[in-house]
Amino acid sequence: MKIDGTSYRSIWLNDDGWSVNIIDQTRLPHEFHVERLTTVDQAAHAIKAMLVRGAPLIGATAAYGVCLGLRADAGDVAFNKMCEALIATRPTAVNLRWAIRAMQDLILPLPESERVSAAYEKATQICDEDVAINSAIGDHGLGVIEAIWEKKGKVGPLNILTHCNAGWLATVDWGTALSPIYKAHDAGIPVHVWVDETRPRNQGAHLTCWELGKHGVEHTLIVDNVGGHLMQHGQVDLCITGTDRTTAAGDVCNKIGTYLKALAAKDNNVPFYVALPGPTIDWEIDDGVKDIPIEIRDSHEVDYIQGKDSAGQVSEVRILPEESSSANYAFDVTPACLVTGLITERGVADASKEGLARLYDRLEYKAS
Ligand SMILES: CSC[C@H]1O[C@H](OP(=O)(O)O)[C@H](O)[C@@H]1O
Repeated sequence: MKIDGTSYRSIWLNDDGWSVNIIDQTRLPHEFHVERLTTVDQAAHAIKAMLVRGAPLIGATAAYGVCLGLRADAGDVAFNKMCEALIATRPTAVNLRWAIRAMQDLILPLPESERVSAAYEKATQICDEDVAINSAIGDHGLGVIEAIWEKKGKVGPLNILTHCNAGWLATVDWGTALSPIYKAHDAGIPVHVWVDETRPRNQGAHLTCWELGKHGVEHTLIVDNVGGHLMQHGQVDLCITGTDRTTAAGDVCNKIGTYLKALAAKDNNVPFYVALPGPTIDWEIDDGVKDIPIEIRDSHEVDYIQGKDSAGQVSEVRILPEESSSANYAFDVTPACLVTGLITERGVADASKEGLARLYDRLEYKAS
C-alpha cells in the first residue's frame, strides 16, 4: 500500500538480496521506522515482541527468518533448532506453523548446498501468494459491501466496524478485513470505518487508524466497548474482522474482544463477516474454543499504555496501582454460529464445515 505516495509492503528483501526489511509496528503511528533483520534470532524477536504481527505477516517473517538462519548454518540440527525457536514465538496464529512446515517440507530433503536459495525462493513465494490472496479477498469482500450498500439505498456513508488491525500491516500487503474496505473506497463507495482501539496494545488506534488515514478512508476511533451501543442505534451497517486461526468448522479465533462484537452484532442483526485467507484455516480442528491455544502475553502490555505527550515525546505510563495485578489474554474464539460469512480468496463461504469444504474442494470432510 502507499505511504505518502510511496508503495510499501510490510516486509521485503533488501537490495543486498539476503537481509530483510520490516516496518517496526511498535513505533507506529508516531514514528515510521524500517528495521533490517540479518539473523533468525532477530526475526524471532520481531515476531515475539510484535514489531511484526498479524497471522500472514508472522508466517512470512518466519519464512524469511529460516532463510537468515540457513545462511548462518544450513545443517539439519541448526535448521530444526531454528524452526522450533520460530514456532515457539507465538502460539495462536496458524500461519506460523503452516509457514514453518512448508519450509521443513522443502528444505529437509535438499542437500545443504541448495537450501539457502530454495528457502529464499519459498519465502518470496509465500509473500507474493499472500498479496494475491488478500487482493482476491478484497474483490470478494467488495461484492459483500456493494450488496449491503445497495440494500441501504446507497445513502452514505456505509458504516463498517472493524476490530484490531487486519490491514496491510497485518499481512504482506492489502490486508484481509481492510482489503474490501480499500477496494470499496477506491470504487467510490463512501465507507466510514468505526475503528476499535483494541486494548491492550491498541492495534486499532496505532495501526488501523494510521493505515486508513494514509489511504484517505474516513474513520473514527472508538473505545472497545462502544460497538454494541452503535449497533443498537443503527450506526453499524456491517462488521468485518480478521482471523488468526479459523477451524474447519468455521470457528474464528481473533484478537480479544472479537467474540463480544460478534455477540452484539447477532443481537442487533448486524452482518458479521470475517476475512479469511486459506492459509489461516486449521483443517485439523473443528472446535475453536476447545482446541485453539490462546496466547497469554506479558501483563506489562495491560499495565502500561504508550503515547506521545504534549512535548512530542513518545513514552509509556502505568495505568493501574502498583499493588494491582492484571491478565493479558490476547485472543478469543467466535463460534461459527455468530459469523454471517467467511470472505476468502476463493469467494464467500458459510461459516460451516460444509461451506469451507465446498469452497476448498475438501468435500471428503463430512459435516460432523
Ligand atoms: C490478518 S491477521 C490479523 C489479526 O492479527 C491480530 O493479532 P496480533 O496483532 O496479536 O498479531 C488480530 O487478531 C488481527 O485480527
